[in-house]
Amino acid sequence: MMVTIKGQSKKMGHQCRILDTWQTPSGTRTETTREFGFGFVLVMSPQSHAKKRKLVIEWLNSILSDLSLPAEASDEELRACLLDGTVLCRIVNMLRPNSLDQGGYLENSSVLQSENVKLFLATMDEMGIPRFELSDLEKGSMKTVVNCLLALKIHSISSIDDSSAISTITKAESIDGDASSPGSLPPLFDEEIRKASPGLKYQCAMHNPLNEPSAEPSAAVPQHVGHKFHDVLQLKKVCYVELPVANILEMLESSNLDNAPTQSLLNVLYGILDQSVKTKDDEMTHHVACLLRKVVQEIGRRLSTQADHLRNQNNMYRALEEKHGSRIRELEALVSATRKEIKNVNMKMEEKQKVEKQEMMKLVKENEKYIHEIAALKKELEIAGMMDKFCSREIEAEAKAAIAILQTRIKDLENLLAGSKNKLKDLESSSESKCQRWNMKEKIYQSSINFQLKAMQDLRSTSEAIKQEIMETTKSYSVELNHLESKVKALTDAAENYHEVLDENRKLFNELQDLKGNIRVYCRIRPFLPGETEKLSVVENISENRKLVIANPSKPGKDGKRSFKFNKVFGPDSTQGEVFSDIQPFVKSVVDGYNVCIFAYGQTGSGKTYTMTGPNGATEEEWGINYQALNLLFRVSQSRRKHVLYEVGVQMVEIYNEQVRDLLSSDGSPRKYPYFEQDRLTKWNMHPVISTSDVLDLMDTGFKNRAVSATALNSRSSRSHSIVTIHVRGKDLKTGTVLYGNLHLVDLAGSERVDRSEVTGDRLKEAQHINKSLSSLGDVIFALAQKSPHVPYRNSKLTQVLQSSLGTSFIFILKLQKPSPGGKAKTLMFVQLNPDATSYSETMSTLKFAERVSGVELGAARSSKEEKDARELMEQIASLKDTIAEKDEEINRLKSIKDPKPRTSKHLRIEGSMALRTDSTKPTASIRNIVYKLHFDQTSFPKVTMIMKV
Ligand SMILES: Nc1ncnc2c1ncn2[C@@H]1O[C@H](COP(=O)(O)OP(=O)(O)OP(=O)(O)O)[C@@H](O)[C@H]1O
Repeated sequence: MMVTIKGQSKKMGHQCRILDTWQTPSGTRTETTREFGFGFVLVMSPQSHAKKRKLVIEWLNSILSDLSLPAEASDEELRACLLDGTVLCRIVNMLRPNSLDQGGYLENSSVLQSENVKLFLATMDEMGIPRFELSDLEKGSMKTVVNCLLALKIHSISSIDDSSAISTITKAESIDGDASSPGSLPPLFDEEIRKASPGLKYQCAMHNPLNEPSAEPSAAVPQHVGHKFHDVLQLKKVCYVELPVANILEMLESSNLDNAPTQSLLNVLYGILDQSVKTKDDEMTHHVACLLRKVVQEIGRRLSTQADHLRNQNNMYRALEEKHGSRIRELEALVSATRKEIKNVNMKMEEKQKVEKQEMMKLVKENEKYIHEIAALKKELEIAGMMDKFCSREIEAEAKAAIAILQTRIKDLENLLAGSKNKLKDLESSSESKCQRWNMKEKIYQSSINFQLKAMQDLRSTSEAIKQEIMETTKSYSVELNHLESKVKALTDAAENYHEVLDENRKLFNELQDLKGNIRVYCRIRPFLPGETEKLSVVENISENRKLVIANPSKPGKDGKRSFKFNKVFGPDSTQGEVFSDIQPFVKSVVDGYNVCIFAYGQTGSGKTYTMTGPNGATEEEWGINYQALNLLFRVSQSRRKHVLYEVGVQMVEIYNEQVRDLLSSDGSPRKYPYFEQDRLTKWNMHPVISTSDVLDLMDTGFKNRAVSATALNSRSSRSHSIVTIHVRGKDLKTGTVLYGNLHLVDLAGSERVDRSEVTGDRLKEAQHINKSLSSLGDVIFALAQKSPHVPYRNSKLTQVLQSSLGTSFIFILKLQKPSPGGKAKTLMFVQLNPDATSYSETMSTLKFAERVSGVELGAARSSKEEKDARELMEQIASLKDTIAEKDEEINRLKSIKDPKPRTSKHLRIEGSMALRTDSTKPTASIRNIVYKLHFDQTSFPKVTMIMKV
């Protein structure tokens, strides 16, 4: 306990703050302060332990009369007195009668003495008094014990009357002998307290070691009235009503009440109230009332101070509780974590134990297995031992028998050995003779080997000679090869010349054509048809295939006969193939850039359509000129495809009643023909074709669109001119030259006279248009023949459309084309005749028209000199063709030398196919054949291939 002096009052007394420092059971050090008012305060020095012990002993002796401890007892004596805890428990029972049960402690029980002390200490804790530890009491320092008891003593006094504490302290000071401090109380102070508090026997007992009975206070009252107010407060039986006003004022004015003990104040309070009740005085004097109020205020103030103090303590305990609570939570968390860890460890341990247990079981099983095996082996061993014994006995017996046999055998062998020795001697003698024979044989073989070696040397020399020969042959072969190359070179030159020759050929051919005439007239007489019964023909004779004699059926004899001469006359038996073979050169010249016009003229039913197109559903042999010409063009263009790129286009129009209609348009409706712009002709609804089947399809369309109507003369009489135009554009891949040619194939409408066809109205109009256009055609041809400055092309649509093929106007079309050697277009007219006598007049009319056309050109051809020239040219062409054929053969021969390998199936196939085309009588075919062959063999003979490309 530490007491500090706070300050000094105005007149008397001091205020004292008592700082209690103690340790809680958990070891926390706690401090509390309490303020007391004192008349004077003594500060106790640290050396006063012995004095404190003395005070404590006195106090104990005073409250426990049977204790009788000597006042100067030592710490150990005090320890011995207190050690069993009985004294301590008795003190508590005295101070707090209900805190410990009567039987709550056991006197003189050495076993449970510590329990007594613990009870005491628990009570101290409850009371908030600084306690000591059990160990202190048992063997430690007694200071804490003495302090605790002293605090208990002070607490017991202060709880009843703080003045007791003052008294105790004062008394302690007086014991210390340190009474020199100002304000120290007089020695009778205790006595006065006892007198002022007669009702508090307990307090008196505490202060009176002799336990003196309390004095009667009533006798002392008059003596104390008028004394100091402090003394007054100590008296319970004061008559406050009778107190002088001066004294009450003094009490009110001064701060004495502040320093007065609470019990004194309560005494005053109770006294006033008792007296007021006893006296039954309704009116309390004002002064007494003021005093009462003052006292009540003071008591309230103190109560609030104590409440604050308790609140502070409470807060402090709460803070401590929270702090400990958080620590407890932490510890709990730690404990739970530790428990989990322990659990995991336990699980792992259990698993490990399981595994070990399983392994253990395995080992045990294995062990058992080994034990069994060992036992089995032992048994086997025993059996084997027994068997061994048995066997050894048998072996011994056998050995004995064997020894006996062997001994007899040895004897036999010895006999044999003797015989063998004799035989050996014989053998030695025979081997010597054999050895001699072998030596002789060896000599013979040696001589044979020598002979063979010599033969081998001869062979080597022979092989060398052969090698030499091969070398020489190779050399000669290379010389020959060089020779061959030079020959090939010559051939190459020849091939190049071939191109030139070909051009020349073309030129000559056209010149020949020119000489023959650019307008050629062929006459064809159709046979009688199956339905025609009257078999009287107007054709008298056809001679040299050129002359035709017509007989007038109504005029027999010479007068009725008239002869006509044409370029060719085809009788009724002539086939389509024969007719076409004669016009092939014309058609071919189209791919060389010429314009050709072939048309059929004749009366209705005379066979124009048959010649130009063929019969309905014609087979390939029955194909007319249209199809065959196109087929030929495709064949030629195909054969030249490596050198010339050809494009072929087809147009098909008809002229009906002087209107041009496109027969290949899908709707077949008439269209205006662009006759004023000739160069647009080629673009006008031209259909590109790449094969004969394309052409057939197109023509089918065209013929379906063609206007057909029945007349009295022919069930399939065409009343329009049909014109199939084939445009051919060829680009020479080597030179880039573009050649352009066209072929007009014209199937004219019937040329019969109007009066015979018995038509009227529209049919008459059609016939008139047809006659007019045919007449215009004749006029144009005649004008061309006369070299007239004006050619009447525009008189009809027919002549306008055919203008390009009939005369000089082709120049307009072939702007990019070099004029051909002939310089003109070529026209071929088929004059179709009906042999029936009934058609005589129409036949004559047709023939006269043809004669008119033919006569013009034939006049030019009739010159005998020109005919001679033509013959010469033909001979030249024939000799050139022969030369080319010879070259072909030479190339073939050279090739067979160069490439002696057996031909593959591919080669044979190609050759075979070529052979089909090859005609020995036609050198051109032979040349084409060679070109193909060389192309396929170019890997072995590339140079020739390159050269031979035309
Ligand atoms: N050389 C021929 N051989 C066999 N039959 C033929 C020959 N020429 C014509 N005919 C037949 O004669 C008939 C009439 O021929 P085609 O129709 O060709 O005459 P056309 O002159 O074209 O008549 P149109 O002017 O009315 O068209 C047809 O049945 C045809 O088959």
